[in-house]
Amino acid sequence: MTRTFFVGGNWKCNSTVKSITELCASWKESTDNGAKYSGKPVEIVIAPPSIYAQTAKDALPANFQVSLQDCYSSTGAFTGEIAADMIVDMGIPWVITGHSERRTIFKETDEVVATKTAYAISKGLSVIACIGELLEEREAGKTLEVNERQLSAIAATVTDWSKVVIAYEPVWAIGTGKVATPEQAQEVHAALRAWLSTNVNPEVAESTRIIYGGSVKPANANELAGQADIDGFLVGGASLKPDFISVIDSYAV
Ligand SMILES: O=C[C@H](O)COP(=O)(O)O
Repeated sequence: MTRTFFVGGNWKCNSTVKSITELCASWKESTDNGAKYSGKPVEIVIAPPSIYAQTAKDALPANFQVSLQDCYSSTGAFTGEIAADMIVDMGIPWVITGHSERRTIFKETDEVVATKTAYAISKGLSVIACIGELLEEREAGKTLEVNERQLSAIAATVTDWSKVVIAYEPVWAIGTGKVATPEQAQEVHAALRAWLSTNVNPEVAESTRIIYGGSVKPANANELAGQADIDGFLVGGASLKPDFISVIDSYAV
C-alpha cells in the first residue's frame, strides 16, 4: 500500500501576523497557490501558534492544512488550555501531541500524551503523535527501548490508526543542526514499523506514516526522504522560511 508523503511544519512559539502574511505569500507565489508539487500527492500540514491559527488558515496556499501544536483532553475549568473539542469547532483537522518540548519543558508524561491523543481522535481530529529519545538515552544504548515505550503508551489508547501519524524526533537533533543520518533515522523507523506489526497488526504497520523530525532542511531532506520507512517530515525552524517548499518537494526524488 502507498503511504502518502506527509510534510508538517511546526512553527512552535514563533511568528507574527506580518511574518505569516509574508511567508504564506511567498509560498503561494512559488507553488501556483499550492496546486501542484512535482505531480505527486503530498499532505502538507502547518502548525502555527494557536492564536494565529485563523491567520494562517486564511493566508496559506489552498492545499495546506492547519494543525494546533497541542490540546487538552477536556473542556471546563482549565485556564489557559485549548480543548480538542474547540480545535474541531474551529474547523482545524490536525493536532500535534507529545512533542519533546511538551514532554521535557512542560513535563508531559507518556500517560498524558496517550490521553490527549486518544481524546483528540475521539473528537475527530487527526494526530501527529511525537516520540523520540534524549541524547543520553541514545548514548546509553536505549534508543529503541525509549521509543517503543513511548509508542506503546500511545498505541494502547488508539482506536483509529487512520487518524495517526507517528513523528520520530530524536531530541538531540531538534533545533541543534545535528540531523540524524539517513541510516540512523531509517533504523529507528524500521524498528517502529516492526513494533506496530507485532503489537498492533501488519496492516496498521504498513499503512501508518512514520515521519522524521530534527534539523530537516532543504539540504538534507532528499536523502532522508529516500529511506524506505521515512514517510515525510515534521520540520521546525526550516518551516519558517520560503524554501520550505523544497522540503515539501523532497519526496519526488
Ligand atoms: O517539530 C519539529 C521538530 O521539533 C524539529 O525542529 P527543527 O526542525 O527546528 O529541528
